[in-house]
Amino acid sequence: MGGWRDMSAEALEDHYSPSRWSPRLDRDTIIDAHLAVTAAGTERARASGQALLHVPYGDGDGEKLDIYFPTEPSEAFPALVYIHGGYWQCMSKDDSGFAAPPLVSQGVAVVAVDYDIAPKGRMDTMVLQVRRSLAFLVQHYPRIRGIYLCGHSAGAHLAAMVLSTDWTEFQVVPDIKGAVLVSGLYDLEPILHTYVNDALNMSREEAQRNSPMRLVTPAVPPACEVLVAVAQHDSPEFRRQSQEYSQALRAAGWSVSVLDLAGVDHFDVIERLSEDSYVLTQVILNMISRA
Ligand SMILES: N[C@@H](CC(=O)c1ccccc1NC=O)C(=O)O
Repeated sequence: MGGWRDMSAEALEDHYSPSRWSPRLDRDTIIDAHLAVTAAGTERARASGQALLHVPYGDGDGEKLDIYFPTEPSEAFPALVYIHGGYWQCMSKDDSGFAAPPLVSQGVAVVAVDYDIAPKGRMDTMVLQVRRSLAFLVQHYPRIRGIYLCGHSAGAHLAAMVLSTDWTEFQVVPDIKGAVLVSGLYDLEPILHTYVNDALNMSREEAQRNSPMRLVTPAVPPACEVLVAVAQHDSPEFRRQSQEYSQALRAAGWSVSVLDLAGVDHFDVIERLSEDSYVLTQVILNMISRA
């Protein structure tokens, strides 16, 4: 799967370091800036609306989620479940509410999910936790009608793993109507050979069984709609992964659109979800209102 096997170790490291590809900020400041912007946006969202914070969805310390309710909640409302990025080793739900304001004002709840990042959490655990958080929402919040997944980077990977879930092992089948996968990774094998795996410590088997690219199942109607979004200034490897995953889903009968977002990099592609007028915000609202 892909020409990454022919790359030098240095090139592979480069391609899997999103901070090196932005024309906007240099690599030493862009991640701190991202953490600052997402944390401040989350604080704003918590201060301006009705939020239920730190709701446990399991027994583990890290198994908590935040719910941002619609400003004018109706009897039943859709929810967007946001899964944060950070290469499975940084960030949390406390930086993950920034997308709420433009959505809650349009009647959509936003749920920000925590999972045990590495080194505490292993890849199998993180995937299971995110799946269980969805089952929890269905069981405890019957007013939620229709779930939309949204993940950024490593979070898009986890969202894609949710799409491949066999729900017979859970008590419920969540009604996932759509998924918005932003600048994600869908084949974990290349990162085994980079610094990213230092904290994850995945074996090849672990990487393979957690690679959505290898788990594409035939679409089952009513198929959920998948939007695969990528930033203009994502690395060629990130862009290739999005392209190949969307092609694989489409070949299996899924309803997939690809959105190549101009003028943004790996970080502001998601930060700008805090803006009502950003194209991706509008596309998400559109997807939800069509269903
Ligand atoms: N060391 C990485 C960090 C990174 O990829 C990242 C940082 C914060 C939020 C998301 C990220 N990417 C994927 O999850 C880099 O070079 O950009």
